[in-house]
Amino acid sequence: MDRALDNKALVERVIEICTRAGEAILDVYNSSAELQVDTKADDSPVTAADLAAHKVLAPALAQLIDGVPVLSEEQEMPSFGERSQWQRYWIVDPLDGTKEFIRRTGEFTVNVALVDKGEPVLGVVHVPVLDITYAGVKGAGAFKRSAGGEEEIRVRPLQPRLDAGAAVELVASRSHGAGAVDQLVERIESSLGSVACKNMGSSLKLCLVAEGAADLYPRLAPTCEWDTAAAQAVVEAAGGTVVDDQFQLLRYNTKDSLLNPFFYVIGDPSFDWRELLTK
Ligand SMILES: Nc1ncnc2c1ncn2[C@@H]1O[C@H](COP(=O)(O)O)[C@@H](OP(=O)(O)O)[C@H]1O
Ligand SMILES: [Mg+2]
Repeated sequence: MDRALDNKALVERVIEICTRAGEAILDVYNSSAELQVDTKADDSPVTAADLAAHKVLAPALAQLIDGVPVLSEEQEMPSFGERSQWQRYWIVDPLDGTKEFIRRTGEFTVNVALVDKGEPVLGVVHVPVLDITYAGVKGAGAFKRSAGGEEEIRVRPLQPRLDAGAAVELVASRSHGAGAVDQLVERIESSLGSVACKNMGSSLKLCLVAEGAADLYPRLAPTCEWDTAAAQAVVEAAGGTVVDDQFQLLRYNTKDSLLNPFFYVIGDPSFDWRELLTK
């Protein structure tokens, strides 16, 4: 692959690869055969669709930029000793929202990020059922593409909405961390006013913040680095931020464990969330 491939060309190649992975997922989703669900060592579900998407993504990404390796949820994990030598790598969740895939809600995504020195600098999140793709590149903005066309996306300011009496709009998981989110909702309600909370599966939640359709995604339950990197790149390119409960930016490949800390996806970084979120 051409070393001089610019970001625009690179993001198009990644979108094309994610779209093919999405087609492999839809082949399983739309098949009349009964879906077999296996359980992985960490107790999470895996299906033929996760593996089919991985088989499209891993070899294609490995060829995109010379010397840039691939870390996918559906592969044997390299040791931290090996990973810590990587300056840049592709991090991949072939099917995020496997539980939603099994429940047939459509809320599942293909996720690919390029991480450079711990920072997700390019991200693509593809939603196969809707045929929608979100993409973001550090310093170059973010966009959403669908059959209807392409639009630049941007996070939205919060204070004018509060001044107009609008509810603070949260997105949260369907399956994880509900109790802690309920407590946070109570705190926000007593300090900022009404809150509307929408539950959804997968990295789509980060994308809703990126496109200015939600103000905050609190993730007060475990995730792995492949669940967040691509959508974090989209959020950051759209002007938002993703921080842990100490208000430090979420970073990648810094430790042996691939588990993320609990985190918050914030649409308006100029709004002072710190006191409410670090209580
Ligand atoms: N105990 C746990 N440890 C690590 N990650 C977990 C986890 N429980 C759930 N997750 C992650 O949360 C993701 C689902 O999030 P959500 O509830 O927002 O849809 C899962 O993605 P996968 O579907 O790719 O396995 C999984 O990676
Ligand atoms: Mg996942």
